[in-house]
Amino acid sequence: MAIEIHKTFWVEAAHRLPNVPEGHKCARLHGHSFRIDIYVSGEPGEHSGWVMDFADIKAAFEPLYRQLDHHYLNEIPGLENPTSENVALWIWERLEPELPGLSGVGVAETCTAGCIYRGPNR
Ligand SMILES: Nc1nc2c(c(=O)[nH]1)N=C([C@H](O)[C@H](O)COP(=O)(O)OP(=O)(O)OP(=O)(O)O)CN2
Ligand SMILES: [Zn+2]
Repeated sequence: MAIEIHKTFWVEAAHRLPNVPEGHKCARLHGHSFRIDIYVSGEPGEHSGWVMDFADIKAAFEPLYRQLDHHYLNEIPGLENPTSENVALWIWERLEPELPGLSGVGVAETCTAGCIYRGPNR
């Protein structure tokens, strides 16, 4: 019986979208409190009762958090076009080798807009 757990992080960052149509508001420099949700799926341990300690998710995400938080995302290699979708992909590709059971990366720019990436096989 697999259960999916998640841990939420808040990243304060600036970006602009270089490939939007002329006149699009997102071409201008602006910032968000990005909500990042990291999902891990697995069987709860018989003794522990948990899939994974939430602290282990935090530890795995920490190096990426440090690269993103209070940064201008467009300056980060691989994030020259920092849409929510590209931020989710960027996080997945770097986190997946470090976090067994990674099952999703959610990125929300606002309370009403975001995405979730479930990996290349889904
Ligand atoms: N598919 C995507 N669409 C948009 C992205 C994106 O990353 N992926 N990003 C943006 C902008 O960065 C923008 O800051 C957020 O968009 P939007 O939800 O339109 O912004 P508002 O909060 O102003 O939305 P309202 O609901 O109209 O107030 C744009 N699109
Ligand atoms: Zn934006």
